[in-house]
Amino acid sequence: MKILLLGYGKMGQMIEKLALDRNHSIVAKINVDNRADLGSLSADAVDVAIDFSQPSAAPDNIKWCVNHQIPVVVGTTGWASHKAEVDQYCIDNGGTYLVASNFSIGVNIFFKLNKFLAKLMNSQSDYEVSMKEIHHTHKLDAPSGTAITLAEGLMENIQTKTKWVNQASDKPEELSIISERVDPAPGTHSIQYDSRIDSIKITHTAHSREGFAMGALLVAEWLPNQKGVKTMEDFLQF
Ligand SMILES: NC(=O)C1=CN([C@@H]2O[C@H](COP(=O)(O)OP(=O)(O)OC[C@H]3O[C@@H](n4cnc5c(N)ncnc54)[C@H](OP(=O)(O)O)[C@@H]3O)[C@@H](O)[C@H]2O)C=CC1
Ligand SMILES: O=C(O)C1=N[C@H](C(=O)O)C[C@H](O)C1
Repeated sequence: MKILLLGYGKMGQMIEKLALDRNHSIVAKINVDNRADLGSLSADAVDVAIDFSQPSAAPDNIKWCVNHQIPVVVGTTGWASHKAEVDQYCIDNGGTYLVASNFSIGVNIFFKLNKFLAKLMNSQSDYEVSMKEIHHTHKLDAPSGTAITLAEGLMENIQTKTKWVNQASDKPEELSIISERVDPAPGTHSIQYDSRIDSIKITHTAHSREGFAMGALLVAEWLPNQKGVKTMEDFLQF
């Protein structure tokens, strides 16, 4: 497959390595300083694009791909307020894209586990729930996209929690998400239920970025045969 990399930082570079190992080719690597190169790129030369750039860049990168009928896999987090508009743009213009806050298979299993545990805990009023995410100090957004997905999955199942806040909170309706920035943490997410008697805690710890990169690449191999706005649930089928 001929892959266009939008964003060639930590993730873009790891995806390139795994893609070459799987006999794909990289058509171009776009960063801030060579964005103009997109103008000379023939859309026919690209099978799929993969965007791991930055929050302010992702919406325009997706629209560029839609305009050129290039399916695009998007890992960039921190642009949720534009998602509805970008989805509509993709639908209106016959494009194809899939965005996920986390492409690792382990985290996608963890998303399911979180919802299952939250369902069980919904009727257990003695427990107070909170979340914590730990990432490297270069991360631009807080809380992490993964923490927001976890919070949404939790709030679907725990009736008392109606909004998340990125700080400690003792308001019963607020879900507290604490963000810590420590190098070189690739990404750790915990959900903890505390009562006077005991605590229950589930944690996912990424040991490197490889799981994120491999997941995005597998989606990139699948996406060109799809149409419209797709999700990880469509891809994973579990
Ligand atoms: N969904 C998932 O599974 C994962 C998501 N992420 C997310 O992916 C994103 C990137 O992470 P990471 O690789 O660690 O970050 P880096 O900062 O290492 O890399 C981002 C790259 O994007 C480039 N960039 C910035 N603006 C643009 C633009 N307008 N067009 C093209 N490229 C641009 C930067 O270029 P320059 O160097 O010139 O500034 C930089 O090289 C983040 O939002 C992060 O949260 C990360 C890991 C997993
Ligand atoms: O910026 C990162 O590094 C990561 N970002 C994603 C997020 O915001 O959840 C996924 C992963 O945790 C690493």
